[in-house]
Amino acid sequence: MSTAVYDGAAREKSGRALLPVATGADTRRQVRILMRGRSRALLAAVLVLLADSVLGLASPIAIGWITQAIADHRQVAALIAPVVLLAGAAVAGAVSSWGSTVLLARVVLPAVGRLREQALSAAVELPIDEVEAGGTGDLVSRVSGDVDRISDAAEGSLGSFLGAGLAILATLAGLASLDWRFALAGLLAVPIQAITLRWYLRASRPIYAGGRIADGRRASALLAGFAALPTLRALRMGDRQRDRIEASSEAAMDYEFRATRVATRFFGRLNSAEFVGLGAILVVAFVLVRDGRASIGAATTAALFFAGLFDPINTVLGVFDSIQQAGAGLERLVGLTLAGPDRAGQPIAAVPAALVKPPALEADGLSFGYLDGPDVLHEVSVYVAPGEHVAVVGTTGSGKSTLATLLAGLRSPRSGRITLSWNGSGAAQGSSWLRHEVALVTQETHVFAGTITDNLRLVRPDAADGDLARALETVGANWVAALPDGVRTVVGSGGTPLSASQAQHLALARLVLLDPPVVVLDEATAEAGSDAARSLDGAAAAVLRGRSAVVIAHRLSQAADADQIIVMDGGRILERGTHEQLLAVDGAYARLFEAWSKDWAGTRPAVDS
Ligand SMILES: Nc1ncnc2c1ncn2[C@@H]1O[C@H](COP(=O)(O)OP(=O)(O)OP(=O)(O)O)[C@@H](O)[C@H]1O
Repeated sequence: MSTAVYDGAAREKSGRALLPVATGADTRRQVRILMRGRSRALLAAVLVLLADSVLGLASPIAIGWITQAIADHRQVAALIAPVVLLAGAAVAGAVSSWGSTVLLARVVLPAVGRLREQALSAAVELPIDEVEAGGTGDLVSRVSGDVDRISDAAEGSLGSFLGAGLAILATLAGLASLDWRFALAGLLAVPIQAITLRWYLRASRPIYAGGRIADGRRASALLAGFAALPTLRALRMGDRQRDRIEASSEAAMDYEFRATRVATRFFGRLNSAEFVGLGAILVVAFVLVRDGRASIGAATTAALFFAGLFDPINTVLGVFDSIQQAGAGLERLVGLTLAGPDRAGQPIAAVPAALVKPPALEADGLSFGYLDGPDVLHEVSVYVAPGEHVAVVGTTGSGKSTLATLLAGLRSPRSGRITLSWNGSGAAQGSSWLRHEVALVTQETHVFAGTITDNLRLVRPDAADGDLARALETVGANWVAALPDGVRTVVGSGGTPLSASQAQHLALARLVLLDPPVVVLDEATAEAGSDAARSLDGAAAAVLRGRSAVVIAHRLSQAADADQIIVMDGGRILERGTHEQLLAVDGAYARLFEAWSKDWAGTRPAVDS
């Protein structure tokens, strides 16, 4: 027998509170993967950038020629060559810088696009409890702010960095070709620049990393404030939340101030390096010209070469700023793709499609609590045989919905394990596998803005019209035909409003199209005894046929026909058995059933109200 295991103990051991940040090695590996197949285009871009840098040397050379011509009292005709050189270099420079921008964009933009997609799909795949523990704001700041920083750096700084680096090399080669002593004098600036850069990197790195985390906290505080606005207002707790937001904003701003202070000192120190280098070049030029070992024209060109280095050096060192920020963002984004306790545990073999039989689902000794709170599930064990339907009943707060999210792989147990097993071949591990095999329909069904067809095709974009019609028919959604434009009616925000049970019908029809082998149903939209409840019960029965299923039975009508009923109370299982067995035992279930039977004949709606 083959199995897919989700081990909650692994999460316990990791003890992680925030969404993880990838190591440098993981990040570099990811960048290599993103750039795969683009090395030729990158090389072409670098070559064009090199040509651009060499062309940048033309003006100091031309000005040196002109100076020399003036010093030698030559005719005006001597200016023709430098002017032609200047004009030619200007035209060629414009073409090469256009070419390098286009080529780099072709290499970098698709890679950044893929990174953005990966980050978004990783975010969607994250188990809910990972997101809650890390803070929704942290997640939002990663998929928005960090992605933007990386895009900006990749689209702007990378080209500047490469171009400026090549310009520096070309200029140093130009200085050496005039006289090696010029190059040597220019290199005097290098130790000061190197020490400055080292200091800057050490000082700014923790500031940028801390700044990104502070940004995430600020976003979390804001989102929490918005989400809880009605409650905060009702309890007059607005001031306290505002103080919290202010404190997190001040922390984020403090990082920004510190980053600005460090950057200002950095550029100040770079100025002193320029002063030392240019001073040395002028002294060398004076000595060489005085001794007749260099011409005035060459000395002018050398001084202009060096002055021309200021910009590219400042660019190279300055874009470390944005490259560092992008680096910190990249580590956080790649960290996102590594989040979840089981990311390393990929499926070791796909389950063959030929295995028509749904898997068994076994939860063994599950304990779970929200964030740092106490356990709300205690040692819960459930076994769903292939194709069997298990109903979970219990009072409000007994842990039914929590159990549902665990079984669907959306949350991770603190301890215990969930196993999917097939009696044929095929094996896999991890909560991502649970999320892949188990579909959860919750009480919060979202109707997306668009037509009924759009809403259904979300799960199977290639589904034919006939498939959609069959799915709607299976769940008995006859009301769709009565809509003004049938399946083409626009629903959701701004469209025709749907009732809660109609939205639930849509969710069930989506489930038919998705065709998952295991279903966890946790919906409580319809009042027991109502037509809507009967219709939804019928729809659920049709959808669950042929699948292993756990039904969180908010109405006992959902439980009576189940193969097995589990009764929960206070996060523990009190009783289990069939409807008849549990009635015969005359325990908690019998009491619930009796109360419920009376209730729905009267006014109270559901078993857990
Ligand atoms: N997001 C949450 N954060 C913290 N505690 C929670 C959260 N959701 C549920 N709980 C707590 O967990 C326990 C189990 O709640 P759960 O919603 O699973 O019960 P339930 O049986 O499904 O209740 P209902 O029938 O009302 O949906 C309760 O004590 C509840 O207060």
